[in-house]
Parts: sequence; structure tokens; C-alpha cells
Amino acid sequence: MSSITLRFLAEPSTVNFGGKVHGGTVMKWIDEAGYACATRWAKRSCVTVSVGSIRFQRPILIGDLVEVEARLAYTGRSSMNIAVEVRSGDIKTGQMNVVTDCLVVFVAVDADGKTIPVEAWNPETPGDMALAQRVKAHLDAARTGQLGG
Ligand SMILES: CC(=O)SCCNC(=O)CCNC(=O)[C@H](O)C(C)(C)COP(=O)(O)OP(=O)(O)OC[C@H]1O[C@@H](n2cnc3c(N)ncnc32)[C@H](O)[C@@H]1OP(=O)(O)O
Repeated sequence: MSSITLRFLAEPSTVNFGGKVHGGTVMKWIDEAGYACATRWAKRSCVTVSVGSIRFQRPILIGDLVEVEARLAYTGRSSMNIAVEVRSGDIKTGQMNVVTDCLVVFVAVDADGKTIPVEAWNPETPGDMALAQRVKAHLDAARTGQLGG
């Protein structure tokens, strides 16, 4: 399984100072969905190595239905690059909008916390192939220090 989607309601306990869902809470959901996706793929324990390219596009309202979709975008030797998209909307209408997107990298580790190889993931659909290419280009640019910010 190369993708997983978590679904739940945004509880009042997640409120920020502006009355919407706290950005740190959204980041926690992203990490949880990415962890579930990576661990399911690797069938081993995984840890987060890097979180990048996060973009908060729209706020999430308290009480909204939230979907956090994590999908494999690219695998290395031990690393799994996972694209996470967060969508939210009014539960009464079911109309969902993309609110946040992010790229997270996990690695599979053994009982001593040392990295171990994971099965390669081969994208098959045009959408998955395009995503894999974008992530690979992003990784190459990060390695050569060409990313801004
Ligand atoms: C789910 C959670 O919340 S876990 C809690 C938060 N995470 C942690 O506590 C992890 C703490 N960090 C660690 O234990 C170690 O740094 C480890 C195990 C993750 C990595 O150990 P190292 O031996 O230094 O790893 P190494 O440098 O060989 O990199 C391992 C892989 O990560 C990749 N990687 C490392 N840094 C980055 C980065 N900044 N961005 C993208 N990929 C990276 C490497 O390219 C490599 O990929 P590959 O095996 O597919 O070629």
C-alpha cells in the first residue's frame, strides 16, 4: 500500500489564537499520516528525517471534516519521500478544499536505530510519475544547495 488517508473532525481543542485550527496541530497530523504511510510500506519502524516545502494555503475551521492523505512519492535506499495533502470542508456539504501540502522524508530503522533498506516504489500512473520527478528534482536541488529560502 503506497498511500493512506486519515479522516476526522477538527476538535475544539485544536483552536489557535485566531479561532481556527493551530498550524502546529496540522503539522502533527501530517507527521502522523506520513509515519503511517512509511511504516506500512517499509513494514519496519520508521522515523522522520526531514519536513519540507510546507504550504498553509487556507485555514481549517473548527468542526470541519479533515482528510490527511499521505502518498509515496519517491524511495531511496532507506528513505521514503512522502507527499502529504491536507483537505478540509464542512461535514454537512462534504465539499472539500486543499488547505495544506507538504513533503516529508522518513527512513526505516532497525532496533538499534540504524537505517535499513526499503523496497523500491515504482510509480506507474502519469500523476505518480510526475510527482516522483518533481520530488527527485527537489532532492537534487537540496543536495546541491540550489533551493531558496
Ligand atoms: C515519527 C517521528 O516523529 S520520529 C521522531 C523524530 N525523528 C527522529 O528522532 C530521528 C532522529 N535522527 C536519526 O535518528 C538519524 O538522523 C537517522 C536514523 C534518521 C539517519 O541516520 P544517518 O545514519 O545519519 O542517516 P544518513 O545520513 O545515512 O541518511 C539516511 C537517509 O536519509 C536521507 N536524508 C538524510 N537527511 C535528509 C534530508 N535533510 N532530506 C532528505 N533526505 C535526507 C539520506 O539521503 C538517506 O537516504 P537513502 O538511505 O535513501 O539514501
